[in-house]
Amino acid sequence: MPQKIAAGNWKMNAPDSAEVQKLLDAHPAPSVSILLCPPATLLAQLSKYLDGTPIATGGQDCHTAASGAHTGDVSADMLRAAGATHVIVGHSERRADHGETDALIRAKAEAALNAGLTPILCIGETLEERDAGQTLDVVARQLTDGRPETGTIVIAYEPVWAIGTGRTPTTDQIAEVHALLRDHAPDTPLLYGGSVKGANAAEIFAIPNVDGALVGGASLTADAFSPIIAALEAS
Ligand SMILES: O=C[C@H](O)COP(=O)(O)O
Repeated sequence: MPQKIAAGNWKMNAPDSAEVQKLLDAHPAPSVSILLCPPATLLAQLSKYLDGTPIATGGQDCHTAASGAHTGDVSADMLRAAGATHVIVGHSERRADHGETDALIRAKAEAALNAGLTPILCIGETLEERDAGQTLDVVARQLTDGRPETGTIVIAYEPVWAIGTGRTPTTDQIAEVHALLRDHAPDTPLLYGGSVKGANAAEIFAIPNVDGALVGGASLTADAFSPIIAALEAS
């Protein structure tokens, strides 16, 4: 049975540290894995704060190289040194904003594995691709081309049109994609991401082959993230 994971992606936001303490107080002994992915500048500080607690930390992206002349970038080794256990790769916001290709994302995931991190590989279709009936082809291609050949990873299915929009796919639509992912990755934790809230978390976690969530906006406060964690624990 794959690990259950509630992962928060803070994106370019910096919640008050009181929110982190409130989350810790609400989940002193969680039965699922909890992960917070802050901006790179906060990672070392947050990892230190969470040291010895059940909450782990992750990066939001990494370079393919371990070091070198790459202005503005952060390597997987640096994330690891700052306390991270995971790193998100291939988030749709990076695919869109930085033109990241599946080949580049795969190299990032391999760099993460080489550094001892678990990559969280994000895949998902745009609205145009869904409307054109291409969803399964797109996610299968992103998985095949973006996934390292060996190594433990986490996969996050995030339909681009559901991210930060308040729109979520139907349970059947999520189930269809996650069934395909399970066929390709039998033992890999499969997360759903895109407008996950306390109000819809239980319904999403009841879908076969959904092992958790990659949460954006609702991970920024303990009041919003805690019910999602509780729903995953109850699933
Ligand atoms: O990485 C997280 C996803 O992009 C989901 O973001 P959201 O929960 O704000 O829709």
